[in-house]
Amino acid sequence: MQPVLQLQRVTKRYGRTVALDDVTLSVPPGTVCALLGANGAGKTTAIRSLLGFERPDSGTATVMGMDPQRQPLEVRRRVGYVSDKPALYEWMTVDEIGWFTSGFYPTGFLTEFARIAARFGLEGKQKIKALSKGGRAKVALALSLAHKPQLLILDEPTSGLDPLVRREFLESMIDLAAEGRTVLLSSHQVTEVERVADLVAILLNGKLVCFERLEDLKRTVSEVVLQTPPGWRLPVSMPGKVVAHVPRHHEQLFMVRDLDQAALTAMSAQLGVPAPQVRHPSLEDILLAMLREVRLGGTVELPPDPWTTPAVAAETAGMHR
Ligand SMILES: Nc1ncnc2c1ncn2[C@@H]1O[C@H](COP(=O)(O)OP(=O)(O)OP(=O)(O)O)[C@@H](O)[C@H]1O
Repeated sequence: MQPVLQLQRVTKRYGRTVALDDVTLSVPPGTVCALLGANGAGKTTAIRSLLGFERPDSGTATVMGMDPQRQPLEVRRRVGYVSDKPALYEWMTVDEIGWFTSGFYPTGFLTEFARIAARFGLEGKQKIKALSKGGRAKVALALSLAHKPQLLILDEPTSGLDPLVRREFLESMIDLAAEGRTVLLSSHQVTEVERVADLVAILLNGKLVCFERLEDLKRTVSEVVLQTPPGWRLPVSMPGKVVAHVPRHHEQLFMVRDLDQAALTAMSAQLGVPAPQVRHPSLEDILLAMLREVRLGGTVELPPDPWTTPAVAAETAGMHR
């Protein structure tokens, strides 16, 4: 099955800044993919490359098999997009902006826009300039959804929304995916995104360090906390693949993939340290450990990337529904 969006070895530089560094990912239909990373990690650049607003220095971006540089209008017609700073005509009312935008899309847009706006509690006669930040975010979302796009790309869509609307909005992403549509969601609200994402892509300093099914990531990664004496310097050879290692004053925190628990117990006995605490971390814990490791000058290892294999991508289409 053809991926809905694909980046193949995409590199984008702004002067000396490498915003995207050889990024490859491929998202199948019917999937909610979370795009995570620190400020400046390259999330918006990835999104803008997919929409044809940025031209990669090398590599290719594809949306539904189309090159957004060559077919920008066809791509944008099939994609709903909300930027992190949505631009709206301030002097229009909610109804007017719906009516105005409907002129760019086939019939049915206005009815769907009115339905979504009502669900978000927006009043048609209200002027955009009189709306709160959250109200504006709701208008931008309603506009992006009203043409029932096959792909919805959202850059920090929930900032400014109150907790209830945020929750309802994110849960509606699951419904969209169940209908076979695809959602690419860039966000810093990791805990909330964790509730809805099928796939997780993590960018660190422009590099894609993780791209896999969220449930696989959470199932295979363990957090290990080793109590160690202050000033501990000995290198520890974890029985498993270390994704991130964060030394603290009295302890060493490791995120380990495919941990061998028995070997860990034997190792701690050999080191003469108390039995380590082991648990399955949340997505936020994993992300924070990766960010801390990078801040400490370390590197985060790239886990296996099953998504470049077309057979696996096809097998996963419409999963978890
Ligand atoms: N037009 C531009 N000119 C120069 N540098 C840019 C430009 N756009 C992005 N950058 C730089 O590229 C890097 C990636 O930026 P990008 O906006 O893609 O990150 P991000 O992950 O979306 O960040 P945030 O979470 O803060 O929105 C940053 O270092 C940023 O300063």
